[in-house]
Amino acid sequence: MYNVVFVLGPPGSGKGTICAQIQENLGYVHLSAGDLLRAEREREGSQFGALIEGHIKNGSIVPVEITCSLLENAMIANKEANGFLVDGFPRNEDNLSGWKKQMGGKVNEQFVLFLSCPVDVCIDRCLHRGQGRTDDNVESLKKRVETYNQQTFPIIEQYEKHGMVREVNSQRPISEVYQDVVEVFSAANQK
Ligand SMILES: Nc1ncnc2c1ncn2[C@@H]1O[C@H](COP(=O)(O)OP(=O)(O)OP(=O)(O)O)[C@@H](O)[C@H]1O
Ligand SMILES: Nc1ccn([C@@H]2O[C@H](COP(=O)(O)O)[C@@H](O)[C@H]2O)c(=O)n1
Ligand SMILES: [Mg+2]
Repeated sequence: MYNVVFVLGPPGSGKGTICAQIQENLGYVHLSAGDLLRAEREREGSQFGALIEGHIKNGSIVPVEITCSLLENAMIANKEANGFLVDGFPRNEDNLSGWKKQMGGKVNEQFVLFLSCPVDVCIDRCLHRGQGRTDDNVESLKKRVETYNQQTFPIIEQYEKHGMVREVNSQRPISEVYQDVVEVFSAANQK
């Protein structure tokens, strides 16, 4: 059984930043669905490159069969990990149902870490991220936020109904956000 923590929040809420620190200090392996899709987009011979790029530019969600297989392969390649930080997944109903179908019975879902932050702050962070992402522009960001509000937030609400969401306000200095996140992990792993 793989331990899994889903990490969700608006684009630019700091998911990747916090996951990198958790990976460094707590032995969880960080798997960003977006990073895996970008790597697949660049992989020579991939049949999905153009499809992935279309979705990324549009802020829409890639079919789950592609994303879930990338996640499962990365988990198999890191079997020794204490657990996995699955960052940016599940993003919509298709992600959620496909994950349950492919991974149900193979994973222990510990909790959902929800990094909450006002959208205007998040957009400003993305526009100043400086990583050259093809979707860090005003037009794509508008669509990404729309996708988040319409498709991803309802998934967080579903997990909330099951008492699985741990919300941390990420509109604060990174060190403060990280401190609260560590407390969430400590509480979860004491059980
Ligand atoms: N608490 C914070 N305060 C200020 N800036 C932050 C904070 N957390 C992250 N950042 C910065 O905001 C930008 C976006 O952060 P990050 O890439 O971690 O977000 P993300 O949630 O993974 O975004 P995406 O969903 O677009 O992948 C980065 O430049 C990062 O350095
Ligand atoms: N489950 C997912 C996650 C991401 N995508 C696509 O990648 C884009 C970038 O994601 P980040 O988490 O790195 O911001 C996102 O806008 C989607 O187009 C996806 O399809 N499914
Ligand atoms: Mg990210």
